[in-house]
Amino acid sequence: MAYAQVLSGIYSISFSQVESGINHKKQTQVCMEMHKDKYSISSEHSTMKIPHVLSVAGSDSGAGAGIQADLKACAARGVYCSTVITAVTAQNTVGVQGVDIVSDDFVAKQLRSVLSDMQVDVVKTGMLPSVTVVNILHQNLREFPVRALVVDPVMVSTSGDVLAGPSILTGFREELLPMADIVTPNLKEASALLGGLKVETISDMRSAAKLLHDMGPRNVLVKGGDLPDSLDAVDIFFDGEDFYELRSSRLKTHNTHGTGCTLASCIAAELAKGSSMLLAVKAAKCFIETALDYSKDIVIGNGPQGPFDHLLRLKRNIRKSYGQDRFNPNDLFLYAVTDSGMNRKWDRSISDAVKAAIEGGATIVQLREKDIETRDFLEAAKSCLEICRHHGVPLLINDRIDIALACDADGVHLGQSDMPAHVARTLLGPEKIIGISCKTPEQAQQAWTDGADYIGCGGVYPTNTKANNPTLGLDGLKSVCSSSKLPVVAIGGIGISNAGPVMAMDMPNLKGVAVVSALFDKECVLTETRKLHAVLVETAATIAK
Ligand SMILES: Cc1ncc(COP(=O)(O)OP(=O)(O)O)c(N)n1
Ligand SMILES: Cc1ncsc1CCOP(=O)(O)O
Ligand SMILES: [Mg+2]
Repeated sequence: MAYAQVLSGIYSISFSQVESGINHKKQTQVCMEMHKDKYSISSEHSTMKIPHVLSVAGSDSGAGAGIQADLKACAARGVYCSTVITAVTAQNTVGVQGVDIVSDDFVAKQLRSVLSDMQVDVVKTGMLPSVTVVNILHQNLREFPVRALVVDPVMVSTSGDVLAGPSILTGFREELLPMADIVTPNLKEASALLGGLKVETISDMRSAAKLLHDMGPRNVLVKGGDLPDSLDAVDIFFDGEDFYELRSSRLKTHNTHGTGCTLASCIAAELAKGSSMLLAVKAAKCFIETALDYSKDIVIGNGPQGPFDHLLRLKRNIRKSYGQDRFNPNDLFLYAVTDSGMNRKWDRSISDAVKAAIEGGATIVQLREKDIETRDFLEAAKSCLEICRHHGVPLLINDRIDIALACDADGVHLGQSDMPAHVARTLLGPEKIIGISCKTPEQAQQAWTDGADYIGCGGVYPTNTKANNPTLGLDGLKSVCSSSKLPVVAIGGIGISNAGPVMAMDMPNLKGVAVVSALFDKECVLTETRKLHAVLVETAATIAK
């Protein structure tokens, strides 16, 4: 808190001084004064360390790749990013029109400024235009060691323009790769690093990964984006012992400029947050896939390869996956839980029902499909996910971790007799949402220990939707809420007539109601959801008065 306040203090003072015409030197002094303040305040009140990536790379005026991509990728992943600019390129979606290389001395100066002061966790390299810059980086990293070094051996831009000459190869081989925790070449870069060896197939990629690993990096990711179009996008990850074939389906989009820089930055960001290497690589791939999918139709520039949008999360208002705010407890406000029997009875598809619920105001959706075939469940989940992503509404899967993983849903909801939450967490990774049904304070405590994100508490009122489910009443709900460290959503027999009294209990961590029949055992899901939403809004407004 103190840290944020101090930072905003620095910014507001320097901006207002600029506006009032105070010269640069004076402005710097003011900032330094504030920095002094920062140290005194932060040493007394704040110990919050923000994960920090330093990007050493070239600037891309089109902002799709290079330093600009690195800044956006780190911002999207919730990580601070400082920058050392090695070259300034004039480029756009057509190609690279010019390159102005920053002097070696000035690269050295920038490196020292950041590394000597700013507690960098991970260094990520992109365009390194000369062997001397590689030497300088090498020396600086010896003097100021960091937790990890991610080397993206940029040599040629996606438009085919050369960004570093062949002389750089010696620098990579002799100085950077032996220090690197991971190197992330594409097929052409892997081939160049290996003296022109043919790297054209998945089998070549494996051999290349092994040979590159022999040069010293702890891990190698050979990116197969340039494999023939008919194939899935396959990357080969090699950690010195095992090979992993990381596949993702190939998206039809021209907006791929900057994917290499972004992938390496995301890996760096995840490492800075403390992730293991394999999880960092997987999370980075998942981010790229989501961002490319989200950006597939955007139009920026007239050239053949456009940039994509790293900050989709902010625009889609998605708390989905990235960093600390991947789950927002307020999403539990109006929690729609599907039931295939009910939707069948009213002759509508699961996805039509979900769409109507979201349009009516549902803030999170759970697919609770107890009696459909796995294949049908997966198909329904995929179409619902598309709808939910479009609206920025998280989609959870009831009981079925396999379905959640297969469609990359936002998480799961599990009961006391389903898979234990800590096992689910291991399978799903840190970024997915996990909800657990709890009827007692002990279960709520265990859910917290196991790494759940929220608990569902009920049945609050009698219900026909779930057989043999004991009713807790408002008292039972209150007792669980009082002892739960996690946010709570109330479930069971809740609808328009009684949602008000549930929320009016005004327990701080009771964030909303989860409902099945009140929405889906009705002719018009849209109307019923709107009505329930209105009740919840009205109750919240009354409580706030
Ligand atoms: C939000 C929410 N809370 C509780 C439940 C019930 O889950 P569970 O106890 O596993 O029972 P089933 O739904 O699987 O019958 C829920 N689904 N959602
Ligand atoms: C799944 C579940 N878990 C506890 S009660 C319940 C059923 C809720 O359904 P409804 O909202 O129709 O009462
Ligand atoms: Mg269950």
